Amino acid sequence: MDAINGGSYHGPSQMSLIDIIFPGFSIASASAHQLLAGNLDSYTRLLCTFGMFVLFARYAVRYIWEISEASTIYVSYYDEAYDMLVDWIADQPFVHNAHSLIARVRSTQRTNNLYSTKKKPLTFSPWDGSFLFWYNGHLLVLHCDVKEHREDLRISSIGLNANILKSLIEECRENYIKNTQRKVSVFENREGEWKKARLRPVRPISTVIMDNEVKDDILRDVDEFLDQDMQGWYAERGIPYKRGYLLFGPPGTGKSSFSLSLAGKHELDIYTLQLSNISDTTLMRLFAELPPRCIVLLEDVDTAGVGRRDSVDADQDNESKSAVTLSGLLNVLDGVSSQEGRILIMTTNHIEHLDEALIRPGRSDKKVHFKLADQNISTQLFHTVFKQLPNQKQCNEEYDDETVQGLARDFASKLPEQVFSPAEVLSFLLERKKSPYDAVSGVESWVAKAKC
Ligand SMILES: Nc1ncnc2c1ncn2[C@@H]1O[C@H](COP(=O)(O)OP(=O)(O)OP(=O)(O)O)[C@@H](O)[C@H]1O
Repeated sequence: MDAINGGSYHGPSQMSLIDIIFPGFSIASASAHQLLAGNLDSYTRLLCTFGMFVLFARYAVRYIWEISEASTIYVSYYDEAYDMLVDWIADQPFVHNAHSLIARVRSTQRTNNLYSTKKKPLTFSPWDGSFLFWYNGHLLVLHCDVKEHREDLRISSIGLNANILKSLIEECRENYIKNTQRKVSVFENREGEWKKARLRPVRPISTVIMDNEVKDDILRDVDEFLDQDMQGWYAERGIPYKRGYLLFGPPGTGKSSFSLSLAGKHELDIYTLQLSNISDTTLMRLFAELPPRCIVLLEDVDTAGVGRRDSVDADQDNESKSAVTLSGLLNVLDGVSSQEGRILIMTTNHIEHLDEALIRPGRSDKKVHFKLADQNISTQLFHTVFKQLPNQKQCNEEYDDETVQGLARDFASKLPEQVFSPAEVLSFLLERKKSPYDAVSGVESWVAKAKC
């Protein structure tokens, strides 16, 4: 018969209720009772004394903490300092002793070699509670305050001098910068606030294939705009220090890839927005919170309901709508907030659907046409896939650069001009990446099939 059926179960005792308020009380009092009664051997007595010491020391530290003056640093969930601190905490030994943890699958962003780690590695962080830890000889407390979808962090130290807290955050910042080198941080809108959504590896701009003259022109323009003397130059003339680009062309021609590469080249963060699911008010707030020197990427602006003025006149009661209106967008683009070094990139597949007001100079200073693959683009794509890189022998066949150049020209001559997007051509080539000869011999039948 088990204990319950046998009647030896008495329900929650008075002792266990006290335990809820003072964890460990019943054990401590039982040990104290045994000690005082003197009916323990010396080893058990030592153990009991030590246990009681640890228990009381815990309460004493908390008590001292509560009555003493403390310095605190608050870190908001929506600030990048949160990412810095969370990354640092994940590698600290005190995490192993934390009583309340959140488990997360460590994103591949922080794993340089995808094959060197186990599948879906986990990372643990303290969650919803207070945690004591030592930092450079100082005892600190990390408080994790969970509210709905977010968690704000606080770190406190005894005493009114916050220097130790500042140096901890500074160390987190340095670690974070080291870990995010050669990566582009992409921020997105989360409930009306910017939040870092992912890290993308930097893609060299040379791998985005387009007309060389067009590419050089826009790269030169961006270089000049970001030159360190330029901010003063704009300020002296009273011109808002911002630049806008409109990238237009069919899907799969490299507009997004180019934007990311540009961010990587200039070590800028990208702030990306879907205009179709935010209001004018949210858009205004998000633009006001942009940091200086960044890229704002508005993708597919034509699909966001901010097309031509004549087609949206009926929708001007924007506050009741969830999508941004044309006038709302024009207001933030012209607004005085967030002008310090802001590069705006708008992309569209249909420039003809956009209102003149949106694409006039000042809002779109340069319009860049991303075209379907012509002979030149196809040749370069072929070369990108099959060129032999030093120390890299991933192909079965041996061929030198000259052979690849010749095959590339052959390949491009068999493709019709401006029918396929670079994305389609690249996809075809990647399927045959083991042999450039297969790519050349298979292209005509692929074209014939694709045209049907
Ligand atoms: N010009 C190009 N050079 C190199 N790669 C390209 C080019 N165009 C497209 N690609 C490849 O095709 C894929 C899709 O490209 P991307 O998303 O940049 O196109 P997009 O023009 O932004 O398309 P959409 O208009 O649908 O957003 C990417 O993986 C990219 O590597």
